[in-house]
Amino acid sequence: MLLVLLFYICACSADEEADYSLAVDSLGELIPLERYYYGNLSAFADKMEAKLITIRRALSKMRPVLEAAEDKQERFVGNPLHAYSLLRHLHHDWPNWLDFVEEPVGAEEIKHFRSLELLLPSRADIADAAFGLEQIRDMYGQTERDMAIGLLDGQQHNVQLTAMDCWSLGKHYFHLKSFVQASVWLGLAADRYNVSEEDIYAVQGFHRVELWQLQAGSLMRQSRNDDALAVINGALEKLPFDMRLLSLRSRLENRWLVRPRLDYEEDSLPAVTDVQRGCRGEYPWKSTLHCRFSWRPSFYARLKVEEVLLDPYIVLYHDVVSGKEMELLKDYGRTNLTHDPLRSGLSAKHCALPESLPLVQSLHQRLWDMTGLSLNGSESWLITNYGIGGFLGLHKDYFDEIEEELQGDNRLFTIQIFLSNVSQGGYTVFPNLEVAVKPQAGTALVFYNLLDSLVGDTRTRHFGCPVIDGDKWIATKFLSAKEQTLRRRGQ
Ligand SMILES: O=C(O)CCC(=O)C(=O)O
Ligand SMILES: [Fe+2]
Repeated sequence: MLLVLLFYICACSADEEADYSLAVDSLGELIPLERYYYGNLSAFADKMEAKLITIRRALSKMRPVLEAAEDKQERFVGNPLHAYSLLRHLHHDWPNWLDFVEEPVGAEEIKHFRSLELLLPSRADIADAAFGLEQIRDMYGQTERDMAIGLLDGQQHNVQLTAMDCWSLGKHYFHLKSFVQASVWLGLAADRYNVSEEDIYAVQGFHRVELWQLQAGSLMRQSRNDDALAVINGALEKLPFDMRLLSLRSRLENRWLVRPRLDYEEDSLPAVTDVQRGCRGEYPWKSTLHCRFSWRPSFYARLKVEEVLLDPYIVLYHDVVSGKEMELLKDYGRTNLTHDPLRSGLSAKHCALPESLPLVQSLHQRLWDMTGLSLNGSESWLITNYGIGGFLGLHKDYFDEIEEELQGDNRLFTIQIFLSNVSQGGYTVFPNLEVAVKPQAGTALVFYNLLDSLVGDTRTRHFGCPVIDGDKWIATKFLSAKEQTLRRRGQ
């Protein structure tokens, strides 16, 4: 494992930022990293412990001499054997003990810690992850408190956010000047703060007084002076002589006198939008499931087809790819995924599949046999893996007039194959049509993007809902309008 990690290190240049949060596949790399760091700290602790044991044992051997000499020093050193032994010990042993004490413990482990520092998640990762949590919160109508106790969209997960997690989120929003969110997260951090863990918090840069200061600061910036004062007064009950708290209280009291309190209003919950209803699975499900034979007599497969809507045409083909094929497609993704910052509204990583892969060719043939759609000559398949709260904002797949002119073509159909099940969230939602499709491994979602006039059908605008829990992979292909007409003619 170390070798693999070292390989990564060599592959990274110093100015490259680690980016983990945008794909669950990348997040998986954090586990071996954590295991490596844990093992290293534990080896360091073993060495420190061994050193401490040696020191304690030596102390217990030295103690009897001092006890024996207690109150009778001259008598003690009057004995030549005691005297020789004491002389020798002071002359010879103590300089060696000094060397031993000064010798750094776990130098090797410290070197290892430093050598993998480049692989640690960056500040941008933390910001992306916070953004992902925010997407889940907004889309599924969560409160921060729900999230902190592991309640996501009505489902209780066996995980809680710690005081340090809430503190980190609070600081993040404070720096973004989102003071309402900051004060909520900081309040949660204060509730979870555990005094018996203070020594560990201190190493990790988390200090109670700073928490109270920031919490009061974020409340003051919302003109919630009385709440800020309550935080500081509560803090002073615990640490009555802390100068930072005392000075903050006097500043707050002065401010209170000169600036009247603006009445703080609880944030009213925003209206639930159509997209939110879709993502939460609140649309009625309307589809008809048929089993039918392929349109091509030479292809005898029985197809499981679920017609979701006739106008515009939206249809699901189930069991289009096998488990093994899905793994092959994801394996290709695993080594090639990147984040494209230019694709706005996408918090995920993706990569294009080369058309030359044998699997791609057989997939094209199969989909042609099943649907009568020609997949060659279109844009490449895109493999996408979403990350924390990963989503794709409301968009259309077709080109509008100007784009179409530039491309000389349009995207007649979209084929989106789900390569994984998702435990919670991650639906594909068409809000204008009240259609929400739950990811189902092996199912292809196929929809028609254009009107009969070959102009884009605005009703097909869709949204990839934030993933709440799980690993969402899809393969997407946009089918060229030109190619369909050519292929049909020469069928
Ligand atoms: O992930 C999804 O559900 C939507 C993806 C999509 O619409 C796209 O890739 O164009
Ligand atoms: Fe799309």
